Amino acid sequence: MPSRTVLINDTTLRDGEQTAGVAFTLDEKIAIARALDEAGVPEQEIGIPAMGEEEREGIRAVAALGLKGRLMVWCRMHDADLKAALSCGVGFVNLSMPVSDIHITKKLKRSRAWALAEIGRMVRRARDHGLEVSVGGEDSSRADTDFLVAAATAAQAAGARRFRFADTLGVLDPFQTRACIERLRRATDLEIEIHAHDDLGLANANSLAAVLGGATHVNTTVNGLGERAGNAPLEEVVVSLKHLYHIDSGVRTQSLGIISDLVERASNRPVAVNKSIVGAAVFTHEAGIHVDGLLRDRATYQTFDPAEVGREHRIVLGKHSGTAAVKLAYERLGIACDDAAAHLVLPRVRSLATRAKRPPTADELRAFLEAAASVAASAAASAAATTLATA
Ligand SMILES: CC(=O)SCCNC(=O)CCNC(=O)[C@H](O)C(C)(C)COP(=O)(O)OP(=O)(O)OC[C@H]1O[C@@H](n2cnc3c(N)ncnc32)[C@H](O)[C@@H]1OP(=O)(O)O
Ligand SMILES: O=C(O)CCC(=O)C(=O)O
Repeated sequence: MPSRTVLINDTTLRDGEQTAGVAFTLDEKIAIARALDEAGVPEQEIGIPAMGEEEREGIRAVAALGLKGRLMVWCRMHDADLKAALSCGVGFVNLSMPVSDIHITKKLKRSRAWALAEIGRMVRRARDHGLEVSVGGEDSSRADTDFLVAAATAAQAAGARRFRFADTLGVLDPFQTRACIERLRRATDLEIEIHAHDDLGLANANSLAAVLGGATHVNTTVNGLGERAGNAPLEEVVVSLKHLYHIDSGVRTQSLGIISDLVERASNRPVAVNKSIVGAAVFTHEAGIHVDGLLRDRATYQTFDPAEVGREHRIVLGKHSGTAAVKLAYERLGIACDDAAAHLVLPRVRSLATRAKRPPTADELRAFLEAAASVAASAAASAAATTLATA
């Protein structure tokens, strides 16, 4: 794929905070916004002005930090929301309009014609106030495609710079996502942002597919926070863009682990140990064949160098270990262990890992080796006795 620019718009402070039960303090918001900015995240959606004065104060405080990146706030396609946004000192507003029939008719009790007219009216109003505008197409994935194009066209005609394609319920697959974005790409000159949800575990894949289809921006959240199953995780999108398509999003990957830890604490949402890129165990290896391969050449079992995200490989002993890992464990303790001894130790490691569900401690390893040595000595003694008896 040719080299091109894809910009991250991180919405940890908006959709991320919409995760049920998550609420950031002002200090946490500031720390997260700063950390993302320092990591090179070029855009952040930092809140919802219509929520009230406290939320607006938080938005103003983040806006006053003088961050390098562009800041955006989220509004309904609503005069009162725009008015609230105007008092926040943020120059970029996402005006959201549901575009699926079920949302337009059942939720808003309006018509498609009303929705198109409101997009035109509200975008022009925001532009008149000097704001840059993105139109958020809520539930884009369930919208009639011709109407989706009409909504984006109306947004462009009124002066918006971006259309956000929201897979609000996370119901698309990557093939459908790419096709929808290609259709939009052909129909408008707007920036196109993908906003994917992970209900079917496809948020990152769908975001990448959107990029292949022509999306210019990707909405992400740290650790994949967000409504229900969450949004496309920042760390997954950034590392995937880099490794699959050689697209440098400008985000420093070495910062991803630290930012993940920060957001894990602030959100009080533990990150699963096997969470890709940032989980505590994703660079930990136990299986004998893998460890043996890694020790010979890391490329055998390494997707990417963990140092890229500020981490390193860890080798642990367990039920699936082989003798190469056993010998390495003793080497690290400064104890000699040859092949024969490693073969005798291995069943003890397997047994302990199964019973205790953890790797052996250094003391246990020493005890295993002593036991193995005494088994070997008595085997040698009985072999010698047999030899003498048969001589
Ligand atoms: C898919 C998404 O993530 S969209 C973002 C969702 N985020 C949030 O809802 C979090 C913040 N929300 C809030 O603080 C509140 O819901 C507020 C301040 C926005 C609104 O609060 P309330 O006025 O009490 O309304 P309430 O939340 O009960 O209902 C939502 C209202 O917005 C209307 N609405 C929903 N989406 C839109 C839209 N895009 N444009 C215009 N109106 C909309 C609904 O029809 C409903 O209208 P009604 O009050 O006339 O019946
Ligand atoms: O309308 C938008 O800006 C997107 C809102 C959103 O978070 C979603 O649809 O999931």
